[in-house]
Amino acid sequence: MRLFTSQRMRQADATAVGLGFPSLLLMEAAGRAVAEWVLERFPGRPVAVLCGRGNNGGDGLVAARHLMLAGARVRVFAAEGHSGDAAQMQRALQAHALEPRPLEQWQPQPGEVIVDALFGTGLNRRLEGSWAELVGRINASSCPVVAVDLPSGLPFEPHVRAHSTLVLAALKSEHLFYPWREACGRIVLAGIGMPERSLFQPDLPELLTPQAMAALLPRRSGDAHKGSVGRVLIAGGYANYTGAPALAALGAHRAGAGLVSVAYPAGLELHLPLESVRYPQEHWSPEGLSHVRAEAAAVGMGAGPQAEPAAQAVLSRRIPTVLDADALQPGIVESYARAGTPAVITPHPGEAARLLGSEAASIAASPLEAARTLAERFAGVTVVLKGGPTVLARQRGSGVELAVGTTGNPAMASGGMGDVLSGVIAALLAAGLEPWDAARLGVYLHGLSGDRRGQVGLLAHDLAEELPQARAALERGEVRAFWEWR
Ligand SMILES: NC(=O)C1=CN([C@@H]2O[C@H](COP(=O)(O)OP(=O)(O)OC[C@H]3O[C@@H](n4cnc5c(N)ncnc54)[C@H](O)[C@@H]3O)[C@@H](O)[C@H]2O)[C@@H](O)CC1
Ligand SMILES: Nc1ncnc2c1ncn2[C@@H]1O[C@H](COP(=O)(O)OP(=O)(O)O)[C@@H](O)[C@H]1O
Ligand SMILES: [K+]
Repeated sequence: MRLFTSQRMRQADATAVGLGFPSLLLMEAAGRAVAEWVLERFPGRPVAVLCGRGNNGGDGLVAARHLMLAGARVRVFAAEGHSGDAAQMQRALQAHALEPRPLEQWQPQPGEVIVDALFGTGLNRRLEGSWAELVGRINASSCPVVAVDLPSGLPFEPHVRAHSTLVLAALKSEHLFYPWREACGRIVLAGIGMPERSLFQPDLPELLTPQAMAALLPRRSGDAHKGSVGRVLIAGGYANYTGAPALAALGAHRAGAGLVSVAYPAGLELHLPLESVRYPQEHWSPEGLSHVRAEAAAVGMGAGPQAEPAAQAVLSRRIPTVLDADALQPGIVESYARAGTPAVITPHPGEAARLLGSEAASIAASPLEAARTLAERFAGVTVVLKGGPTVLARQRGSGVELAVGTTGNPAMASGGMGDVLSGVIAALLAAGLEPWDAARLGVYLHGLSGDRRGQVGLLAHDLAEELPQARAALERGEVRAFWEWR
């Protein structure tokens, strides 16, 4: 499943029409889905449908007809000047003797549900004047708003704040990224019968779905033993930073590693899980790690100034490695890329800014572009740009492949969460997954565990404790995406 932009959705629409699919059928299906959602969610409530002059407004006119046919009390207010499909839908409505009134005449009525069909993917600049004023009045009314496709005004200010958004054909960036996502409310995705071929745009970012992620779970055979399911080396820790490698070790254990070994500066007091094996290092060196049995590693958590020697010592093992925290320095990442050792980097926006020599705020504002730039800059390395949502990237052929996480929540904004993620991804690498699969599944499971324990006050080790149940639920097919299907 792919994440669209407004522009790419219009392209898909045009492709569908090019394939001979009548656009009027799409509008009919869209409006009908809106009406069905309103009837299901707000049974018996009167409805005001507010229609713009484009195709989003056309969807609203269809919704009004189906609401009326289902016996709902409907008032329709529409902008002047419909053309094309929307004009035909206006005539269809008028044939049922329902005449739209001028949009300016709309006044909110208590108890009424508002269908926001003012603007969708066709908006190309911020709303001003009477449009902005109308949006302000919608938001000030205490009426619940069902937005068609997008809350009108997004991705600019001002915009409608919706109770729910009935998304047409595919999710768009506004439905996933903040701050826009908060305006969408509940997200309900309606298929509307768009031909699959028009939606096939593999260069768009992949959305991580429960079905796709469940298929990646490493299977464990009946004769499995601790040496056959993946052994992990964690390398980190320095001075006061003793929690970070311990949390990474916990993440690896809880993600199913058969054995977890932790290498750290000798003299540090680490509170490791009882099950971890300790490898205190007098000086970081390849020899110091040569006896550790591991198929994958995670380096850098709490390593401070020792990240560089720790990363170089681990690099001598030539095993797939997660580079996190203090190991996220351009020189270290380049040395892994040059050596051709499979590497996954897991920066948050601050660490990504250090890698790119830019600002954390600009990275957080454009995570897809930043992840792409990281994948281009460190060719061959898998990028996990953490955030809400997390964006993944890797170079593939002459382009960059992107993916966007669909799990995780703001309760995860607390120290140590990223350390757990490093351990999870390392465990999946050790189990034999390719870096791209280990990174996507690791991000998904980590966020899913956070969602299943989603209250503020969540600790990183609480999240780690949830990993086995989250994994089992995913395996049993019990996990639902954050959007609902219709
Ligand atoms: N697969 C699809 O893409 C489908 C799309 N449909 C609907 O079509 C919508 C897109 O329709 P349109 O492309 O007609 O676009 P919209 O209906 O979103 O709006 C376009 C209209 O708004 C005007 N406009 C743009 N920015 C403005 C601004 N800042 N202030 C005032 N006016 C502004 C444009 O000149 C145009 O008249 C989708 O969001 C969806 O609701 C559905 O009908 C069915 C299928
Ligand atoms: N608002 C949020 N929504 C979704 N996930 C979040 C949010 N805030 C934090 N996270 C997740 O929590 C983790 C935080 O990692 P990081 O900042 O590296 O923490 P630390 O360095 O303390 O271990 C990341 O996986 C990130 O995606
Ligand atoms: K809308």
